[in-house]
Amino acid sequence: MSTDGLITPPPTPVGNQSQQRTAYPSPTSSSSKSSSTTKPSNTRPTLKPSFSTKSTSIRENVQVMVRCRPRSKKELQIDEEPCWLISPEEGSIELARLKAPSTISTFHYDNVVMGVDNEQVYKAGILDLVRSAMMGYNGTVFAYGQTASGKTYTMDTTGREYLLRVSYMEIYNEKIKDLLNTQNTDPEIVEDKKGVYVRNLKEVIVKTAQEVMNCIKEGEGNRHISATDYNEHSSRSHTVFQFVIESRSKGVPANTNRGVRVSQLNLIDLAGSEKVATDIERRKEGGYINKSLLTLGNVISKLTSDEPATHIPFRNSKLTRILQVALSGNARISVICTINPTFASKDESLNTLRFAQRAKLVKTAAKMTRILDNSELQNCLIKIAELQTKMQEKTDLEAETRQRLKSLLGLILTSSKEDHPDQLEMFKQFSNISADDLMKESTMRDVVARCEEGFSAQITTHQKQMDKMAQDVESMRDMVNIMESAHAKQTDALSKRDAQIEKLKQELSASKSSRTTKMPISRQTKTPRSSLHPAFIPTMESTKVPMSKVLELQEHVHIPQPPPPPPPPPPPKIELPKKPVLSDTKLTQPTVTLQDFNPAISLAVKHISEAISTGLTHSPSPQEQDDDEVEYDMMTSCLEPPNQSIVDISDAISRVFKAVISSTVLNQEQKVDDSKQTITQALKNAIQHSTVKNFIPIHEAVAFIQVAPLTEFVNPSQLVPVNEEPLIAEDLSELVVTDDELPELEEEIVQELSVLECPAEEHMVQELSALERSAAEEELLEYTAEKKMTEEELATTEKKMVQELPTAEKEKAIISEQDLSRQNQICNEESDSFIEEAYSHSINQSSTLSFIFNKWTVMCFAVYIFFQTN
Ligand SMILES: Nc1ncnc2c1ncn2[C@@H]1O[C@H](COP(=O)(O)OP(=O)(O)OP(=O)(O)O)[C@@H](O)[C@H]1O
Repeated sequence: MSTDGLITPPPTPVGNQSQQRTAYPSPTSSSSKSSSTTKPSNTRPTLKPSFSTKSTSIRENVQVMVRCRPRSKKELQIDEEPCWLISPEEGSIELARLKAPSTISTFHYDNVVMGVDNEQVYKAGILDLVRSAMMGYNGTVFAYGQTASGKTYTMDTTGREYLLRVSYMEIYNEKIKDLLNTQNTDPEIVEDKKGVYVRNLKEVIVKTAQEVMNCIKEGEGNRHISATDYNEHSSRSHTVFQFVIESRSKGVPANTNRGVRVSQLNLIDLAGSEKVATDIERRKEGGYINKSLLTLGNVISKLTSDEPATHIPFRNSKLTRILQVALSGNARISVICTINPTFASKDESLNTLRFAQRAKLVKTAAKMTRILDNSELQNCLIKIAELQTKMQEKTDLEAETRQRLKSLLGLILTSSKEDHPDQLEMFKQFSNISADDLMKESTMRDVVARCEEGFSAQITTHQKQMDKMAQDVESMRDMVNIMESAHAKQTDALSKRDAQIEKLKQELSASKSSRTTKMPISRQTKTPRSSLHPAFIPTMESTKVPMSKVLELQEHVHIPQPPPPPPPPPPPKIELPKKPVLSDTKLTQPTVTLQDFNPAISLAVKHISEAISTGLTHSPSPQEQDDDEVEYDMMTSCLEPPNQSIVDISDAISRVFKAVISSTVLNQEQKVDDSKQTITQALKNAIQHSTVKNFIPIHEAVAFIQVAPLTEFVNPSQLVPVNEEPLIAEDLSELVVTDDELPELEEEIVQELSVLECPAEEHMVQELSALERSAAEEELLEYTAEKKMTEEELATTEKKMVQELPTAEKEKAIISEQDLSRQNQICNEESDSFIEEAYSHSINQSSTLSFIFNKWTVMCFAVYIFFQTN
């Protein structure tokens, strides 16, 4: 036994105490000394066995514990002596230093504790109550005692784990205040079939001890606490911390109310009874406190009275009204009475102890409360069931998500391998991540971010590719449009060109026919239209030079090199092809030269002159024929000895032309002028000295020459290329004109023909006309001069003869002279007429000849261009 908690050894474990306490002392009578040693007459029921679930009612007395706190520092400083001797093992407490015999001796209670440890208080006085409350029995624990005796200290630290809802209220000056919601001004005490309870209190569902402690702490903060004369932090109100416990057996379906038990556990911290305080406010508070405590005492007295109470004044105070259910018996009650340890509080402590004695006499019969209607627990259970279902769904969803994520990562990895090797490393790290890791928020966020990054990169790449393809398509569209436009233009140009070619061909044909009609009819039927070999004529109608044509061309490749085109007036600019094809194929006739022709020409002129001057009577002597044999042979037998007929003369002239033309064809055009000069002179002489008036055969001969084919003058087989290199297939293939090139070539040829033909022809005709005119005028002048000279000589001779004649004869002569003059005049007129006729024939012939030259030149040039272009 110890007199002071501070010096008292640690108390015996509560468990031991409980086991030792098989019997309780009867409420000690203040008048019975022996009560101090008397064991309680009523046997307390064994809590654990008797609190089985089979029990529906627990009949017992209020459990009473007395706790004496240690002396405070202040009490120690003033050396306050301990007042009580406490024996936890005995469960007794007795007043120390009894100076005289007193009615107060020893008190016995269910538990008497001391010290600072609340654990033993809990285990000794509250544990069973809480257990029974958890099983569905109401329980009330309240601390009773003098101010500053340790009630709050005891109740505050009894925290245990409860799964329930709590409320916290205080009764301050007989007003109920919600400590968990100070804004709640409407809590009131009501009584219905559930019993007496406070309505509209805020209830907080708690799942852990910490949550309970948080609620207690919050309520304590709102509680009325003031410094009093006795306690710096004196509670100025009664507080009720209420647990509402709903429970039921496991395995009961959540949607039924079967087996649901509801119980309350009230932890009541009463305000301390106190003497009159000096402070008015404290005094007023103390009045309410004392009154309520007095009412509590009265209620307990009534409940413990031997006489049946007709009226129990529960309604006299809010405190007893709230405790009505518990005090009425349907609750197990545990009262913890606290006392101050010192003599200064001895009287108050004695009052407390007496109260504890009375309280101990209160009998209770707590009943297990079952409810069948809707309860908070039921709602919670339903919610819990719903939550469990949702949890299951979430779990399933998570599992599915994991699986999808794995598959997605697999796809990404595969895709990255194929399309984006550079992103492969980024995703590789995910391949080893477990599904659980994937479900972690941070990992998931990382994975999703990487995936988004990868997808974004892929989308960007694809977008770029699509943009590029769109650009390509756009540019291709533009190209197609341009090509279509160009094609349309080409088609249009081609059609125009075709029409132009057709027109030109028609004009050309008309021009040719008109020229042909101008020629003597007798020769038109004999001679071909063209002087060129047909193979050398570019066919306008053909769209392509066939290979057979090329091979044929190869056979006739002995074509003489065309003479360069004469400069047309006005000078048409003719751009020669840059790639000459036959430029190296300079053709020549090695066996025949112009020098060889000159003797023949001279001989022919000689024959013509002789034939004309001798009046078509001369025939060459056999010697002359032998002398000329070599030349005849060299002319390839073109020249035959002239006959006495005019046909022979014309034939001779034609052969001369043949020689000249041959020399022209042989690209020796530099000699053409000389030859022309010679021919012109020969003709002049023939005309001058001939008495023949009919020159038609000569004209026919000239016409024959004009239209005679080239092959009649030059045998192509005698012509070979200068370089003596035959054309090879590659060269020949270059002669082939494709379909695409032909229109352009045709157009060029037609244009060049049109440029060259008319102006050049006209120019040359004009030039030749001027030349012939001047030649004719010179001849005429010469002729006139000679004639004049002859006439003068004749006149002189006649004069001499007349002077030598007799007079009669002179007169005749004079008459004859007159006649002669007249005859001369007639002769002159005839001569003039003849000259005019000859001149006109000469002009016509010159024009025709010039046309022949020009025509050949143009055609050769056309052929030249044709081959050069290809
Ligand atoms: N068992 C104990 N061990 C140590 N100190 C204690 C004990 N009981 C109480 N005290 C201290 O005593 C003082 C008063 O305690 P408490 O405030 O609990 O008394 P009270 O009975 O609640 O007073 P009131 O009625 O005025 O509120 C406090 O300082 C408290 O810490």
